[in-house]
Parts: sequence; structure tokens; C-alpha cells
Amino acid sequence: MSLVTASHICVRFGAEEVLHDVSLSLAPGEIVTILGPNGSGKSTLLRALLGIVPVAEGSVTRAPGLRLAYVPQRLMIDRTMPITVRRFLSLPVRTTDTAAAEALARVGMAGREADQMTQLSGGQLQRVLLARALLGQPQVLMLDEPTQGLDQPGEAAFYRLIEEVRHDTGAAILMVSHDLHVVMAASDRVICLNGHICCEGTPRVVSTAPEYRALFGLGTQGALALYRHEHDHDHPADEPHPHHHHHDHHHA
Ligand SMILES: Nc1ncnc2c1ncn2[C@@H]1O[C@H](COP(=O)(O)OP(=O)(O)OP(=O)(O)O)[C@@H](O)[C@H]1O
Repeated sequence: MSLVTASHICVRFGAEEVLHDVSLSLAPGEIVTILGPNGSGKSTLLRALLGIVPVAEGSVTRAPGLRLAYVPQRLMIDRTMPITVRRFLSLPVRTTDTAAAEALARVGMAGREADQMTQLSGGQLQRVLLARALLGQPQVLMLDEPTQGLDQPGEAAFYRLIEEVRHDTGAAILMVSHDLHVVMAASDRVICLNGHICCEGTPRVVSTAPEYRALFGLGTQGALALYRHEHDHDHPADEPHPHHHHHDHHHA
């Protein structure tokens, strides 16, 4: 069963073809990461799947009645207008105190309702964004560069949280990232994008693919070595692990 499917889509902005013949489908409980350099069309692909950006060719299908949450790459918070975490969670859909407290507890931010949004650290902000996305009990969660600006421990912690969310809610998670990192151990599947799909598969398969190496050069080898070490340590098999708890593992 597929929740969201793109079938041979092309997206053009004027004369520029940003996505060419891209196909992908997302199954329940899957964690999929889209990886690619700046400008490779990652955000555009998410937006096409969401129906925000029209496709010039091909088609996008979403399961009927699908509950989908999207956290965009950039959040426009007016720094001059103070807003608490609690009020933010009620935008744009008003939520109960109980639901807000539960969502904050799930992301490790219990009791932080009165905090000012503008005073949160990068990692805390990502957790609050995730909490708000979870309020609608999504079947699909799309996160555009959720670990941007986080340090490596922060990034690893965020990915562990994502695995917990998948385990607890069964949601499918589609994330965008621009580099292969130790945190990729959380992904069942990686799609390497550069206008078209260069290669895809388990993180291990993609990390050794010549297409991936050509796209990212040799600069990522350190991170790859680290990632492999951690991955071998945690998960000897290359199979997806949709129903296991990972948060007691140590990815970094
Ligand atoms: N609304 C738009 N109108 C015109 N061009 C656009 C629009 N949105 C994106 N583009 C162009 O499409 C290309 C892909 O952009 P996109 O944001 O999808 O890349 P990305 O892989 O997410 O990049 P990054 O890693 O820098 O966020 C870029 O060249 C961008 O300028």
C-alpha cells in the first residue's frame, strides 16, 4: 500500500526543468530521506508531493483522506512579536491544553508551554515544530531539512526522536537532508536526487554507489566511515526496522 506516489513527474519553473522523470512512493511506517546538493530539487519534490507545486508531466497521488503534516525548511517567525510555545501550537488550528502537553512530552519538551518561541535553541525549535506537526495525528510527516543548523549530537538526537515517532505512531516519514551523515542510520531508504533520481536504496547501498560518490565527491568519506561503524554496530542487517524501538541505541 502506498500513501503518496509520484509517477514520472517533471517540474518546470519557466524554461528550467527542476525535476525530471522522478518516481517514488511512500509506504506506511517507512523513513525515507531525500539527499542531494543545494538546488537539486529536494524542496520542490516535497512541494510537488504535497500538491503545492504543479507538475508539468507525470502525476502525484495521495491516498484518499490522507492526514499529512509538512514542516517547511524555513519558518517565518516575526522576531518582534513574542509568541509562546503554547500559542504557537494553536496556530493555525486551536488545540487543547492536554493535546499540547502530550505533544510536547512526546518530543522531550514537557512543561515548556510558557517558553518564548524566539528564545528556543535550534534543536528545541525543531522539536516544537515536530510537536505541532504531530497534533494532527499525521499518517505522513514531511520534514524539509529538520536538522539544519544542529550540531552532530543534536542531529543524532533528532533522528532518534523521529524513529520513536515512527514506532509510536506508525507514520511514514519523508525527510530532506543535504549531506549523508551518521544520522542516516535512521533511514530505511535513501533517495539521492540531482534533478533526477541518481540512485536509491538502503543508506549503505547509496553510500557506496558511484552516482552518489560522483555527486558528493570525497569530502564525505569521514562521515561515511563513522556512519558505517555506527550502523554495523547497531544493525547488522540491511533490512528496514519498522517495528523496533531504537531510542536506547547510540548512533553518535
Ligand atoms: N517557485 C520557484 N520559482 C522558480 N524557481 C524555483 C522555485 N522554487 C525553486 N526554484 C528553483 O528550483 C531549483 C531547486 O530548488 P529547491 O529548493 O527544490 O532545491 P533544494 O534541493 O531543496 O535546495 P537546498 O538544499 O538549497 O534547499 C533551484 O534552482 C531553485 O532556484
